[in-house]
Amino acid sequence: MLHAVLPLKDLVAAKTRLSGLLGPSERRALMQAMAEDVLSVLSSHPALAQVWLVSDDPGAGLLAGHFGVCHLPESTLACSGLNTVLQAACARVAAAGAERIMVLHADLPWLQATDIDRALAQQTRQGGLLIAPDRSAQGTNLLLFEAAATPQFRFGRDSCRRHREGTGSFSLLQRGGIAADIDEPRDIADLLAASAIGAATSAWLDQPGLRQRLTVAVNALGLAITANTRDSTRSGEGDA
Ligand SMILES: Nc1nc2c(ncn2[C@@H]2O[C@H](COP(=O)(O)OP(=O)(O)OP(=O)(O)O)[C@@H](O)[C@H]2O)c(=O)[nH]1
Ligand SMILES: O=C(O)[C@H](O)COP(=O)(O)O
Repeated sequence: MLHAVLPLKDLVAAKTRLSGLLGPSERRALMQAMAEDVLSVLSSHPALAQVWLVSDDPGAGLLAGHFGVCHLPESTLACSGLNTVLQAACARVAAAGAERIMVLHADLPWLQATDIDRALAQQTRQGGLLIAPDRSAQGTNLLLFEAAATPQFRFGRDSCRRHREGTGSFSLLQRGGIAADIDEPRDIADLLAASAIGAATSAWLDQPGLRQRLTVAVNALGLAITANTRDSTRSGEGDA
C-alpha cells in the first residue's frame, strides 16, 4: 500500500520569500490554493491508499476533510522542524500500514497524476530512494521510498545532494510538474504565463486586478513573462 505525506506549515507563515510581491493574506491564499491543487491530484489518484496532511494550520482539518484525506496534526507528533516532523509522521504512517511512502511539498501547482505515475513506475523499476529535485536540482520536491527504508530527511539548503549522499541506493526523477515549485518572484512570472496549472491556483491568479498588478511588479523586477517554459516541460521529462 502506498501512502502520501504532505506537510503544510501554518499558512500565515508560508511563502515569506514572496513578501515583496504579495501581502500576507495573498500569500496565505496562494499557499492554500496550491495545497488544494496538490490534494486534488493526490486524493483522486488510484494508486494512493491514503494521504496524510501533516499540519497545525487552523484550517488543516477542514481542508483534509474536504478532500477525504487524513489530518495528522503536527502537535500530536511532539516535535518541531520540517525534517523531524516528517520523520515522526512517516513512522506513524508506516505503523498505519503503509508499505511505500511518498513525501512531497504542497507548492506544486503544475503537478499532475501522470507525474505520480512516473515516480511510482521508476521507484518500482529501480528500487531504493526516488528523489525528484526542484528546477535548480538543489532542492528536493518529492521523495518516494519503501516504508521499511525511510530515509533521514534532509530538507533545507542543498537537500538534493544531501538526500543522495545520505542513502545507499537512489534514482533521480526530473519532471516539470514536480520540479516547478513556487518560492520566489521568478516563479510568479512563470505562473503568470502558465496555462496548465491547477484549478485553485488558477482561480487565485484570476482574482480581480491581481494578474495585472503582478505583471507590473514582475516586469519592474526585470523578470520576463514568457510563454511557457514550465507548461512545456511538464510533460517532457528525463529520468536520471
Ligand atoms: N507541517 C509542516 N510543514 C512544513 C514545515 N516547514 C515547511 N513545511 C512545508 O514544507 C513544504 C516546503 O516548505 P518551505 O519551502 O519551507 O516553505 P515556504 O513557505 O516555501 O518557505 P518560505 O518562502 O521560506 O517562507 C511546504 O509544503 C511547507 O508548507 C513545518 O515546520 N511543518
Ligand atoms: O529541498 C528542500 O528543502 C525543498 O525543496 C525546500 O522547499 P521549497 O522548494 O518550498 O523551498
